[in-house]
Amino acid sequence: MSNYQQNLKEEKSYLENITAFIKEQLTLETEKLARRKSELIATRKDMWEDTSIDMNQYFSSEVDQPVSYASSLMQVQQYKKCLSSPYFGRFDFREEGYHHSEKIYLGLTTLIDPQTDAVYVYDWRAPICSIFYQYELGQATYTAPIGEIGGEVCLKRQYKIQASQLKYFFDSSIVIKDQILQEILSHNTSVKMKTIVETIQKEQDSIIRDIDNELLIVQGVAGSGKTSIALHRVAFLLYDGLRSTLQSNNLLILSPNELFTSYISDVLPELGEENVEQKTFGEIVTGALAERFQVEAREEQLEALIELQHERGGRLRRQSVGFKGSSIFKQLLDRLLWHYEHRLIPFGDVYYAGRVIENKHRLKSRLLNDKSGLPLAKRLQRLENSIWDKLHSLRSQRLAKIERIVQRSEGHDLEIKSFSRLLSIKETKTLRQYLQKFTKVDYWQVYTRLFNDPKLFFTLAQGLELPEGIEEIIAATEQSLQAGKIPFEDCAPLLYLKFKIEGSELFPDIKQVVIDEAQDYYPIQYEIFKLLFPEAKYTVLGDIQQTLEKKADVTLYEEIKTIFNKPKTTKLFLNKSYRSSYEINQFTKGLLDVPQDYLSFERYEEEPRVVYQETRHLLDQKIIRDIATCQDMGYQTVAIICKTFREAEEIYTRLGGQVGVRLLRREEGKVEKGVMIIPAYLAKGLEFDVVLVYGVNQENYTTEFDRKLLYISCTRAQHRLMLYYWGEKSHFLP
Ligand SMILES: Nc1ncnc2c1ncn2[C@@H]1O[C@H](COP(=O)(O)OP(=O)(O)OP(=O)(O)O)[C@@H](O)[C@H]1O
Repeated sequence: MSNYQQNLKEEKSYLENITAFIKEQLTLETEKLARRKSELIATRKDMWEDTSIDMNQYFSSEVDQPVSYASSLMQVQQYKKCLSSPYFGRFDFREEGYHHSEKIYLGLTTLIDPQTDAVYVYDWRAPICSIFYQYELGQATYTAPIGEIGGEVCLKRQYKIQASQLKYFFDSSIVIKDQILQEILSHNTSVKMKTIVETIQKEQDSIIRDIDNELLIVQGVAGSGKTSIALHRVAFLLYDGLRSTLQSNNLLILSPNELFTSYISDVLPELGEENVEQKTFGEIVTGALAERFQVEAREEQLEALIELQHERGGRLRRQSVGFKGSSIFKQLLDRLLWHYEHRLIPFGDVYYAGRVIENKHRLKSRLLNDKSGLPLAKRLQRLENSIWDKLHSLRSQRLAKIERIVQRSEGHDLEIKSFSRLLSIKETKTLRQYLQKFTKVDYWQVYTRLFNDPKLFFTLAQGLELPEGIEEIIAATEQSLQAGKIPFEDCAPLLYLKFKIEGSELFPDIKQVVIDEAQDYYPIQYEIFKLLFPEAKYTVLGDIQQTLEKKADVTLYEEIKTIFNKPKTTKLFLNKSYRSSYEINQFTKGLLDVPQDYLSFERYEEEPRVVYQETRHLLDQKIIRDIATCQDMGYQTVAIICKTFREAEEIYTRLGGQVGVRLLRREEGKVEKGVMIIPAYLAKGLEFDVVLVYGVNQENYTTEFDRKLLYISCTRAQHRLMLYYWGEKSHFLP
């Protein structure tokens, strides 16, 4: 028997044993589950029917039983999941000081024999499994809970197992054989993001498993796996085997929009973890401001910025957006807060029962000397409380005095005591209103003051670098704030002031925050994250080349470092792209203004095509034919990417009747098989088998902002990329 056949025999037999073990465990757990279910039902029934039941006992079983039921259910689900493919890799490791090597099989979840404690399969997140991702054959080390362990990797093997059958396996001498990656990446894209555990690359693994850093910044080119890494990292952090285990409610993912949230929603459950909370910045804004104000959505802002690029108003707005998001504006807001606290609070003397009980200067000095570190609103509340405390002892004297006055006066129908009490309540109410003129602070009034009073604005802004057209920006902001709908660029400053003034204990449990598409946030938004999650560790992933309206470079990451100010910080780069074919990557690289030093995973397909038609009508017809061809070729997700939502709607109206297309919207959309129309800014982070970029005419794609939109659109394609124009072709294209 050849070596291979001997290995095959052994591997088949190992798989059979594992499959038999899983089936056995599945039967046991299913029986346990059924028993736990009936116990749970019986306890609940007793509760209603048996009045003599001991309630303490009832409540303790009411807590324990659902927990054991849920854990059984989870076990059953895990066994079911790993039955079809229990592992995907193996390496043989001979630990230093030992003669024999141990076979380590890796899968999505640990398989352990409850009787013997033998580990048949290790969870890919187990410390020892890092060897599989990090090392070739030869010397290797990993960090176990007891410290560094060294040894030798004697074999590395990968498997394809489907429906409990071994399809093939091969030994790899290099880190992870590209063969499997080739196969995975040549498939059609899926409508939901997939896991990548089988083929995580060395540099990706280092990011996923990092537990040393409090701020981990990743700059990665389009398609380098940032989002995949972010989600696998979350699963890693949730892994039981880690010393500092986190619960799913300790993590938060900040995602760019709801469409993206839905796109990535399967990854964690597939990795056997509960989904963690995901929020968009827009949701944080709505949660904090929408009760009081109508707020503009980020997408509405982007539409306006793209549409009005060539108009003076549009240019001014872009200046305003950049300025209000900057660290300079944050400094201005800090100065405004200082000024408000030191100069603008309208303190007054407090009179009660005809005498001054607090003098305004003393009140102010008490506020300014309050070293509690509490936010302003809470310090003012403490001040007010202290005034009420002082009044408390004087209240009964005052009531007695009122009673004497009432007794002497005429013209009241009520009994003296009740009438006096009523007068006292009224007096207290008036006093409260008076006190609250200076003990209540409203972030909205503080913010609008900046724009209502340009003189104050310029006094506070002394020494700060202001944008061109600042007077117009001030006037336009004043107007738009009064108009009833708050522009998106004013939401972050308002939130900043609100949280600074009132405090921000909205997310007390969050210990790890993952920020995807990091390039799209402004420094002031990072300041808000810092206020919201002060104790958290951060993973920040972005791609400077995919920045939209703002001019961004890697200095953004330096700003993020300064803002979070974490002692343990690191910045890593990913420069290999996996999503698109080699040809598409070469094409998209050429769209950028600076030479890009990024590598493409070598998967060869058709060259992208730039297609000219004389008229829009002919272009529509051509697109319809191309869609049909792509679908005949078996591609399942086809996206027509446009510059704006308005353009997407127009095309949808024109093509909708002739070919089955869906218009993707931020709030309700989700990626599905078929043809979709979507604006570029919403397609961020997503991917499709085929991308058709609509209307790449010179007039449509001419500015730097347009260039970024074009770049984002093209980098969404996995297999085919086609760009269509009439008239003159955009100068960004070859
Ligand atoms: N190690 C890997 N094994 C298999 N597939 C991978 C790997 N890394 C990335 N991919 C695939 O590459 C594609 C791009 O990954 P992902 O969306 O995470 O990248 P990204 O850097 O967030 O991209 P972008 O910034 O362009 O949105 C996905 O289809 C993902 O499954």
